Amino acid sequence: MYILKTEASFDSAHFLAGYDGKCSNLHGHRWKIILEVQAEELKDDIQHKGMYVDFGELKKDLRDLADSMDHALIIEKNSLKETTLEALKSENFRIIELDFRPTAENMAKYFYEKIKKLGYNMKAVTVYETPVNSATYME
Ligand SMILES: Nc1nc2c(c(=O)[nH]1)N=C([C@H](O)[C@H](O)COP(=O)(O)OP(=O)(O)OP(=O)(O)O)CN2
Ligand SMILES: [Zn+2]
Repeated sequence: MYILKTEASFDSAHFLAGYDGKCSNLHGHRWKIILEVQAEELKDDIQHKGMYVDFGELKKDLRDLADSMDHALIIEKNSLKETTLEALKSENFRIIELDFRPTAENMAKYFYEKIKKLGYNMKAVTVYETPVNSATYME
């Protein structure tokens, strides 16, 4: 089995609605996503000979996903008052509303599923919220 790993980062803000502690406050992270894909066999065409996938392609797909979350306020749907949300949107802030609480665990699963849809044979996605805290999702 071959395992390929790449990573990308983005900077965004979030808060944990309903959480009893400092993370219920709006705060930012440099989120790091580590993607691992796997393959039993390598390709044989001249361009990809000896590769599962070109790191350049893999890195770009992960980079695009990271960029889609960059410099945003990531919120769980219905966790802000409608008036607050409208006020933030009226300032043209970039808001990303998710169906789940934006914890490292949920974000890892979310990224895993997004990348899987691109056709990769997935192993795991790890999300670092801080340099020492990470969560990994795998099936
Ligand atoms: N299992 C999880 N626990 C927590 C998550 C999470 O995603 N999964 N998230 C948070 C907060 O978002 C917080 O940003 C990270 O927590 P914490 O390490 O407590 O924060 P700091 O980096 O500021 O650590 P200090 O050592 O207090 O400076 C909370 N828990
Ligand atoms: Zn946090």
